[in-house]
Amino acid sequence: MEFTKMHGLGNDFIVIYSEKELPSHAAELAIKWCNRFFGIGADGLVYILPSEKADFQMRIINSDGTEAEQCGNAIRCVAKYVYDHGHIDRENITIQTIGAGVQPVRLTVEDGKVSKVRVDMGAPVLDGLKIPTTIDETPVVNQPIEAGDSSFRFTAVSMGNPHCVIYVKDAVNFDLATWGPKLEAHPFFPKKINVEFATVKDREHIDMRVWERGAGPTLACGTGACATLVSSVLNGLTERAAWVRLKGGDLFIEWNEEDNHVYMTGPAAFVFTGKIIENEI
Ligand SMILES: N[C@@H](CCC[C@H](N)C(=O)O)C(=O)O
Repeated sequence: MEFTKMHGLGNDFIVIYSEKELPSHAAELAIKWCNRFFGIGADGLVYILPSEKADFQMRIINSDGTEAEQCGNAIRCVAKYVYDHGHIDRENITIQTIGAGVQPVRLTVEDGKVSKVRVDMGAPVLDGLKIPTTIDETPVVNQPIEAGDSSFRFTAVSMGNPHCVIYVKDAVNFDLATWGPKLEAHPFFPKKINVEFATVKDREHIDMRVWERGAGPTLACGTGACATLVSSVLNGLTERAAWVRLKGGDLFIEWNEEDNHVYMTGPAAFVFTGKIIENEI
């Protein structure tokens, strides 16, 4: 079976293009193939599938085998894949996700190849129970949370998938491995959560590091960057448009006042293609 390795700012994926349905054992395949020592190595397994509602459908399975509702970096990779491989020749396309519905995507094409992707990520969900958290408030802003022997304050946002944003003094050097897993599995979050640690540098620049649900520390998180911008606006810390600076690079995020939608702009890249020898890994 053919696969393509791609990344969005270092958040890497094994991408499979298929005319069929998601295989019933996709979770098992994700665990095997995403393994960085015994497999291909990736943060997630992404399937590009046919859709009845949009040009394509994306499904994303985290490296631990759990399916996510949405993935910002993967959707940019999907857009580049389908255009650069000639599956579509329009620069405005739609991609269906399971958690955030059908998302309009605008491609910037240079020399026949996609160089940049702008995704309409839809409206953020701010209702505490719908995110979901156990907190019956809208929005869930600057709430205290205890983890281990430390206390933090978090703001919760869903971009189709759940996020909790915590402001720290120095996000770039933050100890993700200690606090990420404790917060990801905190009882406040019935479906677990993606955890963003952020430092606002000025009203248009935020440094962010992420501990992802089902994948651990990754170099970038598109939905996490969107959630961080929304959280920063709710906390009065930034403008409605800002750069979110991740370990793997920067994303430009806008929360539009008129339609309430969040727009994410960034790159996507191919790494290599390969063939999986069934039953060998
Ligand atoms: N890296 C992604 C998010 C992938 C899914 C996430 N780990 C979850 O379980 O919700 C992004 O770029 O948005």
